[in-house]
Amino acid sequence: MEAPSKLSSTSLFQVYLRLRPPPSPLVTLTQQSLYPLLPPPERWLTVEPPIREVQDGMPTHIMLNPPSDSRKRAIEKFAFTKVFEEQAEQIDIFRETGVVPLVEGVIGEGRDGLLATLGVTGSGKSHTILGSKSQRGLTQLSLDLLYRSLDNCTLQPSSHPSLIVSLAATDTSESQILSASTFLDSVYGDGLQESNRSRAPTPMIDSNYTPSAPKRRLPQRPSALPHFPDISDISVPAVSNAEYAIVVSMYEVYNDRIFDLLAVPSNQKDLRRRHLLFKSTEGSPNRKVVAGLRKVVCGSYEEALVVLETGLIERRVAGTGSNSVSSRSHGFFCVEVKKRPRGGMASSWTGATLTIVDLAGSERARNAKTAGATLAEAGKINESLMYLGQCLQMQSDSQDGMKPSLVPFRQCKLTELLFCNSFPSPSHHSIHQTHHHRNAQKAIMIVTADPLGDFNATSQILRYSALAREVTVPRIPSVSSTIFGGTAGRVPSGQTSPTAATHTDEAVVEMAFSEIARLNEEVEILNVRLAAEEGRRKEAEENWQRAEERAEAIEIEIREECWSEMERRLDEERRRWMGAWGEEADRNDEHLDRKLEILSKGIQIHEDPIDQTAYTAELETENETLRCKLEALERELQCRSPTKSPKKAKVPSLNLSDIRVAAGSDSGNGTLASAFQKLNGLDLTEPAECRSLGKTPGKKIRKLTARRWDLMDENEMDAFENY
Ligand SMILES: Nc1ncnc2c1ncn2[C@@H]1O[C@H](COP(=O)(O)OP(=O)(O)OP(=O)(O)O)[C@@H](O)[C@H]1O
Repeated sequence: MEAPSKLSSTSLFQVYLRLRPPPSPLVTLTQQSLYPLLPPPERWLTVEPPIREVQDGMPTHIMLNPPSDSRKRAIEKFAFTKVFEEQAEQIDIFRETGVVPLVEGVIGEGRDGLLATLGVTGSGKSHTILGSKSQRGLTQLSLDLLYRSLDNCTLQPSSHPSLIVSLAATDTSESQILSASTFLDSVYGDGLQESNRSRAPTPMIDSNYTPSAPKRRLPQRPSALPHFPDISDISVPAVSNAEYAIVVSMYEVYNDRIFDLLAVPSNQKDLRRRHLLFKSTEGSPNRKVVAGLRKVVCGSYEEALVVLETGLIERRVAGTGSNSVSSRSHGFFCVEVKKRPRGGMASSWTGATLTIVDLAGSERARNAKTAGATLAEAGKINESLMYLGQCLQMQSDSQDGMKPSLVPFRQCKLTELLFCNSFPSPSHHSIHQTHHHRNAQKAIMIVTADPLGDFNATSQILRYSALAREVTVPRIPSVSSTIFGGTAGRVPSGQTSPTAATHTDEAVVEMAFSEIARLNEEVEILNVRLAAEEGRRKEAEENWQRAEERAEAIEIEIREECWSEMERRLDEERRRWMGAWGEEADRNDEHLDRKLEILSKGIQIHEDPIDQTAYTAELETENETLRCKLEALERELQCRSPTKSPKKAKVPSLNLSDIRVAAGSDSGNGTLASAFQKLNGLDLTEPAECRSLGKTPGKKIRKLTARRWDLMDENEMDAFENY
């Protein structure tokens, strides 16, 4: 196996391993009394002694001896930059992990720094990064180092009123920049003035988490926070002739979404948290940033601590089977160190960021005894850590420097945030602005492991985080040797298997067992993901069902509405039609009445003036003709019945003078009418006579007139009547 020093020079991360000390005797006793049947934990991890000349007196390799359960696995050996054993203190980690050079790079070189902890749940990540009631963590120690190193050069928002505005003007992440006093006042109000608060434990919020409403109580006064270990002897040089501003922001990645931890709700309506995007902005086209964060300018170490505590309260933590205060999200604490020449232009800020990450712990669903939302969270956590593992494995596999395209960091938010800015950015010149070349980020990963904890989960983490890995054949009797021993026993007598070949086979079998173990781990992770997916599918199905029911209800409602609307319109139409029909009938009746009225009034005939003499002569001729016809008819009748002399038809005598009078006088209509009546009274059955009678001018006029009435409209009738 290659020396870690050689490996780490080409890696993106320096990877350190910290072993967690066993729980206190009291905790062990309690556990034993609670679970008396549980076998005492077995230590399955051994630290290889350091090679003094090469490794600076610190161990770098560990060996995993799988516990003696039914599944026998290969012995694996892992290499790290350094290994810290159980007795290591916070100060040792701070001094020996390269946190100091990291802070130095941020202040002096303008190089971004990343410090992260990775491990199984309960292995001591939060303890390392955030400390405990009595000890400071790496975050507090880094802040302390930073503020003390920049002691005289840090600008205070209270004494530099234009500071916030000038920082906001150069900020590229669309953030809201506030001074610490403004921020804390908005969260705690007068609470900051209150004294004698007892220290609350590190945030403990149960899984039914809801962000609390303002104005809340200050969790802890800075003076009550631990001051141990002391690092007053350590400092890093600041750039002379430069002035600094320190801007703090905090966010968490929960269920693959980014949430601002400092955007504390200002009223009850704001309790729903809005997730933020990790993207390139207008001011930062070639570098992704978390856009829209709330950033707080902290003028002192104490202010920064209170802001940190405030953000931690917002972070998701829950009690699981493995840890009573388990982080359910990946927490990011960012310290931007802004720098400009002393008394320089407002817009001349440059700087670098120190990002400290407390990753959520991976865990096996079986051990964690989680369910529902917490199980789904665990699925997301394990998934993101699996992607992180893939990225880390890439760096340990690739020895020839890293190309960004080789690291599959775009698979989830966590790896994107951790790796996206790990590579140096090319300098970019645009018409409007020049984007400065950025150095590659320096990164430190502290892997925490409990040698008495869950072997499978821990070995999985170690496998992908270690800088190098070696699988060795165990010297102790193993499953493979048992198998081969058994097989050898069954070999027919006289045939012996060669020992060298058996050793090779044993190695292959052990490798296979190791692979099976790894695959089992993956299966477990996939099972958790499957459970989460199934939960989501069930939820989606329920939503779908609800949506369908709602759609059905809406359809029924709309149908009913349409139906009633149609009925209403039909009714309206029917009424309108009935009205029109009634009116029409009335009009017809009236029309008929008026016709009848006109008829009853009599027919007024306008006759053309005629030549009296000619007319009289004509009538006389006609009269004569009729008389002749009559006589002819009488004769005919007599001829038909010679015995019975027929009764002489009584022919009304048509008085010619009557006709003459009627024709001559204007008012003689009545007389003329009676003359015609007499004429009509004649029993003229002969069609010829009838035809000749029908041809009389009077009859013709009457017929024509009657037909014209039928065709007349109201106005014409009125005109006719008046006429
Ligand atoms: N080096 C250590 N020294 C003393 N106590 C420790 C150490 N490491 C961890 N512990 C204790 O172990 C418990 C669990 O540790 P911690 O909460 O840091 O685990 P974690 O890895 O952050 O878990 P999770 O991922 O669930 O948040 C805590 O009570 C902590 O005080």
